[in-house]
Amino acid sequence: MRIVVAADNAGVELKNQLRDLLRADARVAEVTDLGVPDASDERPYPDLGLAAAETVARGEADRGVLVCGTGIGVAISANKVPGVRAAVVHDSYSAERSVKSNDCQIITFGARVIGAELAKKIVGEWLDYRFDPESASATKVARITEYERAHGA
Ligand SMILES: O=C[C@H](O)[C@H](O)COP(=O)(O)O
Repeated sequence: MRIVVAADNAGVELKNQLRDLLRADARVAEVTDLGVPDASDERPYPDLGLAAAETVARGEADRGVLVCGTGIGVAISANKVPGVRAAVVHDSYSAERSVKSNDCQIITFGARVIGAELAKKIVGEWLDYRFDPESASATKVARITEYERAHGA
């Protein structure tokens, strides 16, 4: 699995910890870090969320992990990229359902909301979840894709 990570300066410390965790995980073939590298980089969260989502949309990463202060800004930004589904996940169940119900490629965290150890645990579990295209959830996700196509995305 290839994973892209990104964060604004509010999320960079947690993003770097999650990046290092992912790089040490045998289930992960490649981790691309789009920044920011440190808190002195003041690029706004939409730049990072959009860039990561575009990386997924281009097929250059399978999944993404994004961090900002709340997780909300990067999630909203990533969801603007056609074909990409992102969710804020601060608990195990939401992380599981983001994949199994919603076929989300991206999860996001708020560094001002969740502790690093819980975020790491959730990421570790999330790597094992897979969407079942034969499941009842698939037709619901397909409705979102249909909407995007009907509206020129
Ligand atoms: O969703 C936005 C993020 O939490 C961001 O890190 C902080 O945004 P703000 O500075 O506009 O509150």
